[in-house]
Amino acid sequence: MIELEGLTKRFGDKLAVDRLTFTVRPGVVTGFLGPNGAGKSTTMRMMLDLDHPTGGEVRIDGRRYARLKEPLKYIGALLDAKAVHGGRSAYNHLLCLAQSNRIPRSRVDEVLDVVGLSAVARQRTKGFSLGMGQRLGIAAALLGDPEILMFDEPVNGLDPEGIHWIRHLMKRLAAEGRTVFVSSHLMSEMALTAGHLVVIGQGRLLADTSMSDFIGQNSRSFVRVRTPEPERLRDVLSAVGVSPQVAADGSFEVADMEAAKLGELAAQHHVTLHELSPQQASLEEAFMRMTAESVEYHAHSTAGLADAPGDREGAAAPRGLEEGGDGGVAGGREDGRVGDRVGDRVGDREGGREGVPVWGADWSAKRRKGSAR
Ligand SMILES: Nc1ncnc2c1ncn2[C@@H]1O[C@H](COP(=O)(O)OP(=O)(O)OP(=O)(O)O)[C@@H](O)[C@H]1O
Repeated sequence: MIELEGLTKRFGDKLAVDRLTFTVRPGVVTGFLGPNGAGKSTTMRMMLDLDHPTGGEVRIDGRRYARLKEPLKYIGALLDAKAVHGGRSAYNHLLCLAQSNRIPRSRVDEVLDVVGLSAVARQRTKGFSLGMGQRLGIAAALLGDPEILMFDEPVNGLDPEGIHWIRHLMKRLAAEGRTVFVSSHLMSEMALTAGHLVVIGQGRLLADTSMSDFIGQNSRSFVRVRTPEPERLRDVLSAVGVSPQVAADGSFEVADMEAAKLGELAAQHHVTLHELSPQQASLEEAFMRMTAESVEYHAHSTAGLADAPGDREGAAAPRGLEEGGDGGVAGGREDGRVGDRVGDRVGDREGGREGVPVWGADWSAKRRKGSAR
């Protein structure tokens, strides 16, 4: 179980995480949703003691992360699949983590097998594809057979087979009674995987609900009607107490009547229809409505590409444009704690330039120097 209480993180003027209080429970995949820049990664980093909270606290099975003696046995995480020492083989990467957490060597082979990397285990990770890197990161997370697993955007950049595999893995881990916490900015993805949802926007909690409640409350169904005689159709509908909403393209959205009944009514009054189609508002739309006010980067037009978010002063480069990324595969630190202090983003040291992509090349150079192995 992961418990957050009033968790807060400020980077200079930027309030990235704002008094978050919620509990992630075992036995179910909990989706952690929010638009870009909502504070998901920062929250996860604080859960793993990679960023220090400005206020509040996180407890992993009742204890602070820093107090866990062999952390990989309690919590495994995939934060950034690129945060692996490229000169090491997949096997050696996992072996280092295993040794620092007193995990038997045999477990390395087991997890390599689970993630399907046994055949390439002796290859240097430098040549790994994104998908292979994700699998290696997941292997590291599974190494200590932890009860709690955390994945930050695990399907990013994966091919359909990889996405399918990760979805099933997460569900299986939850079915085994583990706590599985997974972030995404795609509601459609979470709808397929998660049983519970935590939604944040601009660092604040917007929803903490079961997926079925979210679907029940947000999947609006209606009938789309297109007619060359909108005034007449409106009169016909209002005579039976129905008032349609007018969509941006001029079509009507009728929520209180079935399509067949609506068609019959129009026919009775000789109103021509060009479209009559039942619609189901997508969960993605519901999520976008919920977070609309807290979206940090709005696309205004495609004309001004030079004004893309990354060009704004002080704005973080959107995911994918960042050079480094923001964390570490489970146990990027030699002691098996997730990530690496050296790799913390510059801005984490208060007063650093906000949103600067930070460690990338610098980090790997330091790691190379530091590792004589
Ligand atoms: N090290 C840092 N220094 C300064 N600002 C930061 C730092 N890390 C995050 N931020 C800012 O905090 C906010 C939350 O960022 P965070 O990466 O946690 O969001 P996110 O929900 O994970 O976004 P995404 O889906 O784009 O990964 C953003 O405005 C970001 O610019």
